[in-house]
Amino acid sequence: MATPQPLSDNSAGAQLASLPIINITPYLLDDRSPSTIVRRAATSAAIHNACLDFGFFYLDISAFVDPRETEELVSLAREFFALPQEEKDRIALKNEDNARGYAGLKENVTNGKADNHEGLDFYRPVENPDKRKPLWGNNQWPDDPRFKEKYENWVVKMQKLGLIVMEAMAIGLGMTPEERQELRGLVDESFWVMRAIGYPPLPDDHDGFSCGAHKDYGCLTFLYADRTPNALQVFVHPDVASGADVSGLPVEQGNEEGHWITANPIPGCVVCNIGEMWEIWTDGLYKSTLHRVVHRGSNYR
Ligand SMILES: O=C(O)CCC(=O)C(=O)O
Ligand SMILES: [Fe+2]
Repeated sequence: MATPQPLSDNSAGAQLASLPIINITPYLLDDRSPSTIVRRAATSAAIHNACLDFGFFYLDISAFVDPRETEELVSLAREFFALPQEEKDRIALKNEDNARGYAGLKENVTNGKADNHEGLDFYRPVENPDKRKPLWGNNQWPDDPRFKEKYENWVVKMQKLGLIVMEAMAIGLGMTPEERQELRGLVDESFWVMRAIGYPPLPDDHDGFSCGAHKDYGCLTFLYADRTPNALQVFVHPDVASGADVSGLPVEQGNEEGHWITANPIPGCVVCNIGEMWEIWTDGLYKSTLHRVVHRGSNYR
């Protein structure tokens, strides 16, 4: 299998501090041979270092996911976002529990500014749904029946991947088998969120970003993006980014020192980042990291 390579990056030098690429394959193998155990330990060590340095890494899942599946998911989302506004609004968040369904362009606000994206949000189904209660409604699916079927399959797959990555992380942290078991008990019935997000190009006069700087609040995020370069940016601290030329990247207004680096999509990989749950669990050893999207290209991402 070819080694994944970053797509072309025209922000000169940003690769000097690029996120590590970690292959999950050793954890997919069903054998306990010494060589597999050694490979697993190397994967876990790489994840541990990535969580210490970045809170972000590329996860090569090419042995786990057929690229035709992700292509299909992207096409289905694109087809939905290309529908007339009235049709999209038929499954608007406000028709349900204000959390599940379609959020129109600029409806989402981060740091007080409208995000230049639209989205479809799905959450783990709940018992006795009641849309008057926050988050307690039903998921609202687009009319195309393939959407629900394919996205539900994807959620199952990502939940499996989540448990695999959690196990790899637990080993990277040197947890005992009992501690690993306890951690698994915390996440094996986890609450999940699935978001499909569509970004038109950011207008020059837009006061804000495609998606403003934020940390994810959950446990793990797997982010699959189309091939558009120069959109996702990750905030790295000076000791990690030293020597990086991040010319052209705006600096976050805030009191944390550091730089934004671009995380371009890599074929066969998802971007994985840890959310604030991990920061809390590890008492701040693993930091959940600021990231944002600045998509100024000409295409719909
Ligand atoms: O679209 C992206 O690349 C990032 C989206 C994101 O950070 C999020 O939904 O939490
Ligand atoms: Fe995020």
